[in-house]
Amino acid sequence: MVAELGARTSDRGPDLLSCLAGLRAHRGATVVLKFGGNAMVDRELKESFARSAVLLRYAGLRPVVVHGGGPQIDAHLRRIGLRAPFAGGLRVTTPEVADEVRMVLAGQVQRELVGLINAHGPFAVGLTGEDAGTLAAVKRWGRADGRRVDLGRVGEVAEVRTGLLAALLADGRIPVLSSIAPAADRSDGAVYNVNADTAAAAVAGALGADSLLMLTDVPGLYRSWPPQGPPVEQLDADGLARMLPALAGGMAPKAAACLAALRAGVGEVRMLDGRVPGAVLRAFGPDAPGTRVVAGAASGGPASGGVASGGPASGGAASGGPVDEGALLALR
Ligand SMILES: Nc1ncnc2c1ncn2[C@@H]1O[C@H](COP(=O)(O)OP(=O)(O)O)[C@@H](O)[C@H]1O
Ligand SMILES: CC(=O)N[C@@H](CCC(=O)OP(=O)(O)O)C(=O)O
Repeated sequence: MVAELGARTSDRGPDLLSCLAGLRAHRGATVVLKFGGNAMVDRELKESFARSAVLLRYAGLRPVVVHGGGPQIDAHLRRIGLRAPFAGGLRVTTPEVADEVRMVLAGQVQRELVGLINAHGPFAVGLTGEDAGTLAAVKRWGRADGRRVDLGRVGEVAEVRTGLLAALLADGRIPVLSSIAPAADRSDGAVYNVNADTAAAAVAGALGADSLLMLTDVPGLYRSWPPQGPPVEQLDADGLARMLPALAGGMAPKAAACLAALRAGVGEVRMLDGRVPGAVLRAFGPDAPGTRVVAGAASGGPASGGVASGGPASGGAASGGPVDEGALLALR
């Protein structure tokens, strides 16, 4: 089994040894991994993502997974004949659609991720924002063509209660959170559909995460869309804020979420191509791919270096435990 895991990733995955130094430097760091539906295009990628999450855990980091599932929701709604168009990158969500979104995210996508991670040991625990009141949401209004749009039961995160997440992390588990949230005023028992980037950013901010890695289906953030050159290697929060008004589609809420995470104190955010096996590990290597967005001035670090260490609440190296290199190499 171990040999099989090694063989499967060695040709296409990153060189683990080159990532070890980066992983070592991040012992004890809380890292939120946002896995988007568009990056979950095949079984091998999902397995690679699960292995990477477990590797981070073995290396003494504290990974938290927040997942989306836009394409999976699309496919399900098509199958049952429900229409739910997007406005400004967010799905217009009737109460009926909200129930289906919850079923697909919590009942299908999350269960699969939990299973893939737990193939390597009893690490993953699935939850939604409903569990232990982890998330609470208020209605979010959309904007399209300069006009305010009623998105129905789409929520923005009003509160994150970190107690359950912190307890799971302290117990060495990997929380896998679906982006569903009850109403902050507990008004009618209904749930809100929260964009998964928004949920990941709120969770990263509330946990005081060192970094937020957003896995998506493009190599990074492009200055113009469709792209006319390579993605932006590095920019700072102010630079991202200046780009926001021109961004469209799914990148609009994603970039806004990145900015919110940085402003909440997350050390850095990376947008990574989740279609590349080993994307998460590569983020800790010497030639980290994707777009790096840092809180302070962008000139602070090497554009191609690994994930920055020492966020506002990194927890210190001591809390991470020793790096279990044997387990790391076995899992690679
Ligand atoms: N400037 C841009 N840079 C990168 N992607 C962009 C940009 N503008 C729009 N996009 C679109 O945003 C998409 C990513 O957002 P989204 O579909 O929500 O991804 P995910 O499901 O991974 O969260 C890309 O596939 C691309 O089509
Ligand atoms: C409000 C809103 O748009 N919610 C998203 C939730 C899932 C999601 O965000 O999935 P990705 O990360 O794969 O895009 C939706 O219904 O598709």
